[in-house]
Amino acid sequence: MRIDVVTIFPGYLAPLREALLGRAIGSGLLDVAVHDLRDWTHDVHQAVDDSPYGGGPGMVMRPQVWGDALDAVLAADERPARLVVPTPAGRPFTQADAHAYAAEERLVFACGRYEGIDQRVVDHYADALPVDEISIGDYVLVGGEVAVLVVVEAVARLLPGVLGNPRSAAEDSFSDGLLEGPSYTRPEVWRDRPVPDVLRSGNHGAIARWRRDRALERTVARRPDLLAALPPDALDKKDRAL
Ligand SMILES: CN1CCC[C@H](Cn2ccc3ccc(-c4n[nH]c(N)c4C#N)cc32)C1
Repeated sequence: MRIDVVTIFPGYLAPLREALLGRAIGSGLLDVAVHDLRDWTHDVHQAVDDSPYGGGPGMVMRPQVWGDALDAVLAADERPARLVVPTPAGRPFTQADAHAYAAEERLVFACGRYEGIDQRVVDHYADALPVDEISIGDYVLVGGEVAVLVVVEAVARLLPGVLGNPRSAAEDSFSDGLLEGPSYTRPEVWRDRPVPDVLRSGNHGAIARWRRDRALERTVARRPDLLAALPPDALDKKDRAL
């Protein structure tokens, strides 16, 4: 998979080259290119923004600069691409989206700043390729770069060979529609708090049941919306007895 990111703050994307993602890039599982939007400006001030039509606070990112940048970036590789534009007004980004994006040959991310990117940029490219305006959560950031870090990590970890243990991705929170339950490791007792006995019993059936019960409890307490979204047959009789 190839990932391109266009931003006025390339340094914000440096974490992509660390740790797990850095190893994925080094092993050729992932190809990441970060582009400075200002490389497509032509004025001495390298202006990327202008005042909003209709008035209002802040500035809007200029369509001409984005058009020149995205034309050049898209033309640099013949693989079909999906353009992803983080915005607080976007559709919520979910684990299902991460799986869908992991199947793409190429993702191009447009990182807005200021009050966002002139809407005609999204409208223009939507005539030529898939374009997603997505949000990583119901809070307001200062720009799209942090959202790109979140999305790229969520996607890259699903690529074959990136995670050391593929079971991790298969047993993710949300993979069965529930939140993950609690995890424990050594020591058996820490500050007078013991590991639950069942986890040391060696009884794999009992351990699986206990873990499922804790996942259900946590989901009921923290994300009842996920329960409501489960298909009718997702919960068995033992689940419902909890
Ligand atoms: C006051 N204004 C309101 C509009 C957005 C302005 C900042 N900004 C500019 C570009 C941009 C891109 C993403 C996000 C963002 N915020 N929250 C999320 N979940 C996001 C995501 N994905 C925020 C952004 C600030």
